[in-house]
Amino acid sequence: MTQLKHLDNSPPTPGKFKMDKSPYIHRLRWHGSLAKLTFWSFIFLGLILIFFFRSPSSNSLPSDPSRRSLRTYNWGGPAWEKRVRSSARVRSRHGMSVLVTGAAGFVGTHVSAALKRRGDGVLGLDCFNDYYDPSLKRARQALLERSGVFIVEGDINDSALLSKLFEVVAFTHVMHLAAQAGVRYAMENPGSYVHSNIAGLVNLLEVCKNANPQPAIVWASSSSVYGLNTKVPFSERDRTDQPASLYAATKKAGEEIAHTYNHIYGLSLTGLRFFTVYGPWGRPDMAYFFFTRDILKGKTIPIFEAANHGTVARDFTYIDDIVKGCLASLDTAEKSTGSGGKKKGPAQLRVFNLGNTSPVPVSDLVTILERLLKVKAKRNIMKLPRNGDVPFTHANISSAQRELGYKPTTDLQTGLKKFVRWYVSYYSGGKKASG
Ligand SMILES: O=C(O)[C@H]1O[C@H](OP(=O)(O)OP(=O)(O)OC[C@H]2O[C@@H](n3ccc(=O)[nH]c3=O)[C@H](O)[C@@H]2O)[C@H](O)[C@@H](O)[C@@H]1O
Repeated sequence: MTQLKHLDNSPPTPGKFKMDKSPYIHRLRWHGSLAKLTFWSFIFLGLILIFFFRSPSSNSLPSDPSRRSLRTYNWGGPAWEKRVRSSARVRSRHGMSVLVTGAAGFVGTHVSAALKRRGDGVLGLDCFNDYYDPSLKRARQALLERSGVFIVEGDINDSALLSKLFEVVAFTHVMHLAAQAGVRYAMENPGSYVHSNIAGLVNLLEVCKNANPQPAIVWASSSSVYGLNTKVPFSERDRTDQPASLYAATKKAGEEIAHTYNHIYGLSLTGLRFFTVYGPWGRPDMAYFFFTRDILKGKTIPIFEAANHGTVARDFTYIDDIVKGCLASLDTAEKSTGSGGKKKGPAQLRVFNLGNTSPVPVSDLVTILERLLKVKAKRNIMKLPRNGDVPFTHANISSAQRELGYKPTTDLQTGLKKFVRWYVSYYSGGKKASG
């Protein structure tokens, strides 16, 4: 009870207290002190009780300093555990039980829905932060809830929560998609990238390595790890030691961290380098999304060009193709070999490009949007700012083709048509979460 020490007037070694010799005064003082002590003890106990009653699970208290930045989420209790179990229950014969982190995110929502559709058990986890409009995340959550996927609200940095989830469900797989995304925002808020993409990843892997059985993990890396690499198309064997943004650097760090956990603990790990994923329910911070919004509003859109009027291009990849790649990665993931934090033998470690293999200049993307929206864009062509963007990306997908049977089938024109249809219905329908 160190907090009470400064309220306690009694001397540390009573026998040596010689200033006041009168037993009467001494008794009075002693009684006074006892009354004060009792009074403050009640206040202190009261505060503790209020604290506990306000948070349904004592496990979610941010007690250690590394967790102080975490928001307090409500989790725990028998009803909560029942929902967790029911959502993660496998309903098909050879199904898996998957924890999907970032389930209210763009890719997370689509992957969770696809897994649930084929009978796998799915439990979502998401912190619902406000990097972009949280109401879109809530609408995705509502969509998933209707198909029986429960999303637990919490941070991947919360080890008590993660451990609890593994205590309640023996997940066979983790689809780790929770991350701080976006290339340019890393200059504004570098700490959020370290928090989610490095500290959060390590925390998740720590819990996975201690789980018994250990799950197999598939996680989202990024095409941005190729950075200033100029050899095209980008192959998994190419150099990735020249990241152009802190975002890219944290994803690259993630790949090295994955290697370590595979090497020491026998965790089965598959990293997926996504190439500019787009589609319905997408991320409003991405160019195709805010270009659509701004073209419709009649606002000027900045279109970047490389040095000497060079083209800036992206290997835009449609969400359904990415989902197929994610599911194939889960299906081909071998079991982790360790248990209880100990490695028992070598485990699988993979990295795949998931792209479309046909880069499109950003100016062509805008032309397609103009045609679909039937509105002429106000273009402001400007030099690619030094903010982490790279001039082009282009995936070599032969490895994913060979090992996952991955074969993208949606071109940008077709994919954007589906996106625009969703965008118009979502934003004109009072943001109703319609599919
Ligand atoms: O492939 C990836 O790994 C990455 O893809 C996207 O990053 P990015 O390709 O930069 O996607 P956008 O931010 O949507 O930009 C698309 C293109 O539009 C260009 N752009 C962006 C913004 C703008 O105002 N004007 C503009 O011309 C960019 O230079 C880029 O060529 C995602 O935002 C990242 O989270 C993801 O990891």
